[in-house]
Formats: sequence, structure tokens, C-alpha cells
Amino acid sequence: MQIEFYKYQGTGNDFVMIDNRSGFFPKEDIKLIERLCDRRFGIGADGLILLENDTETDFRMVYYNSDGNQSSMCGNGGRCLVAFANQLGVVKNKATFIATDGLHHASVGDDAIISLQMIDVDEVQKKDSYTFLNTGSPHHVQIVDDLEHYNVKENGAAIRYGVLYGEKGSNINFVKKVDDSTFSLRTYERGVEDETLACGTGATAVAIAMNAIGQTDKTSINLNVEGGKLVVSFDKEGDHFTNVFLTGPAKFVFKGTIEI
Ligand SMILES: N[C@@H](CCC[C@H](N)C(=O)O)C(=O)O
Repeated sequence: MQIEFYKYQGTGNDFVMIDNRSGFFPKEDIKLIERLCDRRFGIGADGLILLENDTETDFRMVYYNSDGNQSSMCGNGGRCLVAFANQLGVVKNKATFIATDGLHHASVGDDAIISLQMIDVDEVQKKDSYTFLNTGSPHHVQIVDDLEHYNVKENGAAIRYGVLYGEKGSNINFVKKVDDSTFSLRTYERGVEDETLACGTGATAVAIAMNAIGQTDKTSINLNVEGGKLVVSFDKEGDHFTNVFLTGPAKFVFKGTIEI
């Protein structure tokens, strides 16, 4: 059997996209999803996303990490899925869709810039050396001295598998302040089990965490990620963050068919 796929990337966080509106895709086949995401034996991606029908919104997002397991929200994947839906003609420059963390609104701007509304954040756990919050996916946020030379894979894995987060784990973000409006980050992603070039829910978590712990009082924050630049904006009331938007490029790379 042959599957038609589309490859997208958002600031270097890359995804295999499949139009599953007919419901043909064998969703329980973890090994198949893992193989499709494999960079040597498959197409290669940080995750795989199915675009499915939904009765109340434009479409449903079903997200899998590259390890083949279905997971929580993916911000860059959500932005890429909106670009994919636009390419398929399912939406026209504006989208409303349902994902594992609830309803999302998005808009398509010039130059493949997609702005995606993320969930509200009601709880920010501030600890001495790190911050933890959920932006659709769980995120540990930690400021480090030498971000450029930091061993993200080794230190990220140690925290992800350590005592703090148990079996469920967390995504781990290491951060450096550039100026009041700008932070650089590098992310170790759960389910990829490696550093990725960008993480949308991670960038969102970093922006909110930096505001919540007083590193900035800005509510529109530039994020330098390894694969490009993202912007996160929000409204704030105490530790309650609403109207959270993640904005950045989401680009079509290629399409093809693969034998499964
Ligand atoms: N790359 C994603 C995050 C995907 C989910 C994450 N790996 C998890 O399982 O928690 C993003 O852009 O948000």
C-alpha cells in the first residue's frame, strides 16, 4: 500500500503531514509511525500529524512524536497543519481546529507566517532554579549561563528522566536572556528524545515563564530558536495568561508517496 504524504517545517521543527479525512491511516501502528519519522529508514521528521474531519471545527489535529506515540499539543506542528489545510483548500487563510488540548484559532499571513492561538495558562510553578508550566504540553524552563555550548541532549535527558517528572516526563527548555524583549532557547523534546531545532509550546512556555518570574515585563516576546525566530504574545492578569499567540513561519518542503 502507498501513502501520500506532505513534509512541512516550522523554524526547523519538521513534520510528516497526512490527509486522513477518509480515515484510511492505521493510527494504532506505532511501529509504522516511528518508521515514517525515521531519518534513515523513512521520510524523516520530529513528528507525524494527521488532518482529520471534525463536526464542529474546520479539522482535527492528531499528533504523534517521532517515537510513534500519540502525544500532547505541538505548537509548531499546529502552525504547519494550518498551512497544510490551507494548501489542501480545507481552509482559506483562517482556521479553527480541535487538538488534544482543545480549540485553536489560527490565521495565515504573508510569507507563510502562521499565527496560532495557544491555550490559556493558569498555573506557573516557580522554583529556585527552574519554572514549570503547561502550554498544551508540559515544559521545564531553566536559565543557563552558556547556552551556545550547553549540552542540551545530555542535561535535558537527565531532567526529563529524573525525579521531577516521573514516567510521564517533560520537555526541557534551556534559556538565555538577550534583552528585555528577546530570549534564546534550546529544547530537549520528549518523544523525540533529543534536541530539536525549535519547539512551539516550548517557546510559548519560555515567554510566559520569563514574564512570570520577572525576567521581563513585556507581553510580546521574540524567541530565538536554533531553526529561526518565533514571537509569542499574551495578555496577563497575575499568573493568568490569556490570548496567547505563537507566530512564525510554517513552510511546505516536499510531497511524495511511500510504500508501507
Ligand atoms: N514540537 C512540539 C512539541 C511536541 C510535543 C512534545 N514532544 C511532547 O510530547 O510533549 C511543539 O512545537 O510544541
